[in-house]
Amino acid sequence: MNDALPYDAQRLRHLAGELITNIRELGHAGWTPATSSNFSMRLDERHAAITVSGRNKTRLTEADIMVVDFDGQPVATELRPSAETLLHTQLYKRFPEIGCVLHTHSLVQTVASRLFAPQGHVRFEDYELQKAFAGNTTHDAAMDVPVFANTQDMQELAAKVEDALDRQCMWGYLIEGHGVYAWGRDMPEARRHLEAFEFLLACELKMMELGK
Ligand SMILES: CSCCC(=O)C(=O)COP(=O)(O)O
Ligand SMILES: [Zn+2]
Repeated sequence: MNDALPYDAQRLRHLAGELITNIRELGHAGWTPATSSNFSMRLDERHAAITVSGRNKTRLTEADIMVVDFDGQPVATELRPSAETLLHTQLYKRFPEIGCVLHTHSLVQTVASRLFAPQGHVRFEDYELQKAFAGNTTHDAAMDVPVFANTQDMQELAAKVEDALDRQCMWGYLIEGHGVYAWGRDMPEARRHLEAFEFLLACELKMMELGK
């Protein structure tokens, strides 16, 4: 631990490497257009490593990862954290077991978020891939993923997410006309959840296209 910093700088470098590798892959898949999307990992019980606001996610370097506390305030840096930092830190604050939060803006996620916004959720039912979500052992149970109205007021959005978390177990949600938030215990689990959301949303869009 560096005495000048309130977190472990070596662990931060390690997390930054894991974040950068994964974010570049998601960027090259076309899920982070036009500097959109943001990503974080838990650094310790009070801090998270998160992407700096407005950076091109396909070309990230260590300089594009910074530290915030769980109130979303920058720590030991003048850099500006993601505009959506609060949506990450609320999860770390509430669930000690969450280690990684991923937010992307793929075409499928964005279109689905608009189509399903009127009913306030997307229902996944009878898909084997529902078992990709931690704790789901069957395709049999319906799974409702919330869709929240978009807003630039992160406090308001975070409050709606808190309400939903009070009512149901969830590994992610959509924001209308915006994209998806997914999380997990670590990067591999959060990636698995994010990829499952992408695939299942694409299935739902295809079913609608086919009139099913
Ligand atoms: C140009 S995308 C608009 C903001 C957004 O939705 C996003 O995911 C990226 O914001 P950030 O501040 O994290 O770069
Ligand atoms: Zn966004």
